[in-house]
Amino acid sequence: MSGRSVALIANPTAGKGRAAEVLPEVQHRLRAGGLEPTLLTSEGSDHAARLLEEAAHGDADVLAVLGGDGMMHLAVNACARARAVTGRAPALGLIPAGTGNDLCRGLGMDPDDAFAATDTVVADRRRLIDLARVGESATPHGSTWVSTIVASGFDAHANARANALPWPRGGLRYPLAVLVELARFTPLHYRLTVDGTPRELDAMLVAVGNTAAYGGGVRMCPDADATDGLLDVTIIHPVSRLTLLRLLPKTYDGSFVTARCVERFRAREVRVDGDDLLGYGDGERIGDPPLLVTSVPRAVEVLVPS
Ligand SMILES: Nc1ncnc2c1ncn2[C@@H]1O[C@H](COP(=O)(O)OP(=O)(O)OP(=O)(O)O)[C@@H](O)[C@H]1O
Repeated sequence: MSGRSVALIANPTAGKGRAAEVLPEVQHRLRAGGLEPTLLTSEGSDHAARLLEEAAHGDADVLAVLGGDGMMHLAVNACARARAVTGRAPALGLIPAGTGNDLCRGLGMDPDDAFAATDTVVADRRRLIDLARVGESATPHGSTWVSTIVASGFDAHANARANALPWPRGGLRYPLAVLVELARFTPLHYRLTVDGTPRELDAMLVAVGNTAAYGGGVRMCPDADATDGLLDVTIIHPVSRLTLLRLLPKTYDGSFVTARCVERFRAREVRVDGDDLLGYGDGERIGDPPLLVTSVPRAVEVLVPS
């Protein structure tokens, strides 16, 4: 295990500067664990995407990413594409330091502990996980890969609002956006195709999950398992604003699923279309519906805690 080469790509601005604070100790732990990290620091979105793309096609054995879910999304996409095209990509080390950290949460890591995650990189326990591929095209280049949840309804509208809010910048952004969005929201008309079977319905949201959480700990697909080759779909059927407001705190521990308005099932492929839907995945805008979401088993290799 000693001497493994690690490309460490850090977004120092992640988590309002938290990543920059923890970076020296992260490097120290990697070296103390016998690894040889080569640090590259991103300077902006395009630069981050370029660094991650190059690292995904490079020689490093491990690509360690220090940042938030935005950085993880870019890293996962770079590695999934490299793996799909060349059959090889570095194993991904996920070191959370953002505001959401939902991919780490969904893989059973402590989303607030960058040092424990660094120790996980050193321990080198590898696992191939599924990803949700989003796109009508099955070619690796024509798709976006999502590691957490694909959102299109109330959740996506709240995500759009959160991204547009000038304040606050931290983890309170999503709950605040949810409350603002709730005031104007009415159910949306969905046209779904679930494993080939069409279905029309009105709903507050249809969340298609590869892992459990989005929005900084909202466990909308609480039983999602990134190694089962399936998508976990959660539908919240039309309810009053008051009922939705009451359910919201229960989304953080997943206990909302017992409510009558909640329907859940698993599927390999879900086509999501409808009126006034927005497409979000891993908290990022991924294009307008229709969204063809397919579970792709063993799409990327990650380092996970024991
Ligand atoms: N040096 C930088 N300055 C500004 N933006 C950057 C920089 N490096 C990367 N980025 C961009 O910032 C986006 C968000 O960063 P990141 O996900 O790391 O942290 P966050 O926004 O604090 O956390 P979260 O995504 O969990 O809310 C990334 O998707 C990336 O495109």
